[in-house]
Amino acid sequence: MKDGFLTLTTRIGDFLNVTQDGYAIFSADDILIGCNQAYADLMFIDFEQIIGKSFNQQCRIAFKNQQGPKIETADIEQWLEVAQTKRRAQEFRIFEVDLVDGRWFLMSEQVLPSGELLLQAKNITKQKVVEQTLSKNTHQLTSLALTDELTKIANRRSFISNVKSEINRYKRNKQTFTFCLLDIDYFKKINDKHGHQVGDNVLRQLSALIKKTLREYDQFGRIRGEEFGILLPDTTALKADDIINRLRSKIMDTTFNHHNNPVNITLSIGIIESWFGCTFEHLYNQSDIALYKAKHNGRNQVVMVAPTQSTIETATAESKK
Ligand SMILES: Nc1nc2c(ncn2[C@@H]2O[C@H](COP(=O)(O)OP(=O)(O)OP(=O)(O)O)[C@@H](O)[C@H]2O)c(=O)[nH]1
Repeated sequence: MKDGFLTLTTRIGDFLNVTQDGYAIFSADDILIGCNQAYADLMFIDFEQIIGKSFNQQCRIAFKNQQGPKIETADIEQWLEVAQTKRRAQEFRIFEVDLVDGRWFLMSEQVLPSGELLLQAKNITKQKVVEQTLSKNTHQLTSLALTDELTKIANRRSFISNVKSEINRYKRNKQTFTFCLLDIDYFKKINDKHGHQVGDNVLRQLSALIKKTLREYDQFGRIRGEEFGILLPDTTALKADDIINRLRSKIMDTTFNHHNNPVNITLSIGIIESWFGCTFEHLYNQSDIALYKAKHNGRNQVVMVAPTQSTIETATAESKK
């Protein structure tokens, strides 16, 4: 048993010489009394010089030389004060540290009954790179799943989900919003006359213009083809009528596509104010009725509808279920 233990400690000694992980032991008054080469390397201090230096001294060197652990502060003494409040506050703690050269270490500190502190710095750079790549990919995938490929605005799924969130908010705080359904007039003619590519340019530029014109918290998305939805939070239909009419005029006065092949468009728009119990389907169907009227009345106009009494009653009854 004793021989086995001896073998282990000798082997650990060999291991400490070759591992990429840093090991260090600090005295009760925080002076480094022993470490391996990997620890000295991660602190960017010569092995011969690091023994005998306190934790604070090592951090000051790292900060001054901008090497070793990344210390982002304007005031190193203040930073050390904060660091010291955490050091030895628990018997065992674990935390991540990134180095100026891009490496990452998982630090574990064990305070021994003598007050000495044993530190292990595990090199986790590879795991961190995988983690960061995964998180970046997940972010890109999520954004792809929610974005319309052509126009780069919210796609149908994402827009509907945003509208549903707004409906839930309305249920809680009763702040009226207005839902608007927009459709480009005679878009088929634009495609037929100028080609599909030009049609695509118009859709892209129109989306960018509307997005730029709306407030940051308004919801905007492409529902299908040349049909778009806008939700104006905290806005009555009367106020929305004014906002959307200004938007309609702006678009009517804008020349889309490039200069040697200019395209002008108009929009027909149906708008409807929220009511208690309304769902996305209600809002869409009612604003579609308004949009149909706008088309029927000659296009390039905004038509506002109020929900029918029966729609309100059905919605109220359904929301009480
Ligand atoms: N370029 C392009 N065209 C599209 C896209 N999505 C739908 N469209 C076209 O949009 C046109 C819609 O035509 P219609 O539904 O007849 O409507 P409209 O010509 O706009 O006429 P009204 O809506 O009645 O004013 C069709 O020609 C579709 O091919 C797209 O992503 N790019």
